[in-house]
Amino acid sequence: MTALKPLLITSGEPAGVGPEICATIAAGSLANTLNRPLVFLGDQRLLEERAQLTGASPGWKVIQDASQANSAGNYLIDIALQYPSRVGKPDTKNARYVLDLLDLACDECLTGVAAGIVTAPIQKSVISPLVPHFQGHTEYLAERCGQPGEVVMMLAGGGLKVALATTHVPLSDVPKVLNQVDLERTLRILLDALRKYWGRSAPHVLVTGLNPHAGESGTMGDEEIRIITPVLARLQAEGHLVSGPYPADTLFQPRFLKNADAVLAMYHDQGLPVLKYASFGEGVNISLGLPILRTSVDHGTALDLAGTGKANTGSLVSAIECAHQMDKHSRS
Ligand SMILES: NC(=O)C1=CN([C@@H]2O[C@H](COP(=O)(O)OP(=O)(O)OC[C@H]3O[C@@H](n4cnc5c(N)ncnc54)[C@H](O)[C@@H]3O)[C@@H](O)[C@H]2O)C=CC1
Ligand SMILES: NCC(=O)COP(=O)(O)O
Repeated sequence: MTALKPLLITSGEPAGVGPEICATIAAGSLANTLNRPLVFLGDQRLLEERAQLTGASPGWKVIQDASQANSAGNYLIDIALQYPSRVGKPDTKNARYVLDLLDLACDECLTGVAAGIVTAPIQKSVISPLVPHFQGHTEYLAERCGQPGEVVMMLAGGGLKVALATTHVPLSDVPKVLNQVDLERTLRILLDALRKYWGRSAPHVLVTGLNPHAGESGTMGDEEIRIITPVLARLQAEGHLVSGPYPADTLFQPRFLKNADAVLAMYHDQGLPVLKYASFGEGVNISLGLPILRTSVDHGTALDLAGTGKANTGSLVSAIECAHQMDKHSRS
């Protein structure tokens, strides 16, 4: 049987836990369990040094490009650091290195060599001097794919899927950036993805309000009346199962969630604390609406744990498994 296309795993911020959780996974049997090539991207010496600190012995074959990963197993594309990296001390001098990993992975997916990207965490503040207004992988990959702004961040874990109407914007800007056009596009991307990757023929999405008590009939904010309700009405008129806006503080109850496929929250800290409470360490961050498949961990660089061997690999394993399943599902 022909091997599945490889998944590319970017090892992320060199000072964080990314390199060691990648090396730990490459020391295990996940690639063989999935029967798929897993190609790790990063500086070979760095990853193997971090592996030593944590007691892992990654068994990878070093290759030049992903097309050489033609059978199940672990592979490494060695991309040199620009500057020596110290555990727990991110340095802007390695920002280009971090982006090189992403650029290569993205391009290998766009050309069809690889099935998808799984990203270990990056330190966003390190990239900002090189890429002004850098927000994260999600927005960066959308730009690289030639569709800036046309992407949705969704986290999945603990039986929940929570997508976001806005991502990494200051809280004070959320009401300014929320608008009907973007919200409608976000919902359409989310509905399409639930059909394409999770096989939901008629996905049901619950949508939160922005304000306390979903605005309390306009007395505590009017974004529900001006922006959210008209968008929901348009989609409902087309037959889509979207409902809301619901007060976010009481929406996340089993009796409301049991018939829903996903929740759309209006901003980062409205939706993600619930998700992370339910599943931190096993959750997956998924970029929807891109021409490539991309999943990621639910955690950050954990600089306090880097090099200690205490970082949990659960979320990276979940992200790899999720990308594997999404790829298989979208092809079936
Ligand atoms: N996908 C990505 O690239 C993400 C990147 N980040 C970035 O990471 C940096 C640090 O963010 P923080 O808010 O401090 O969040 P963080 O997730 O790095 O750390 C929060 C807490 O969770 C713990 N933790 C994180 N990962 C863990 C793991 N694998 N095992 C056990 N414990 C773990 C940390 O030790 C810390 O106590 C920031 O620059 C942020 O932007 C944050 C989230 C996702
Ligand atoms: N809170 C999620 C997060 O920070 C991950 O962002 P991204 O790098 O996946 O865009």
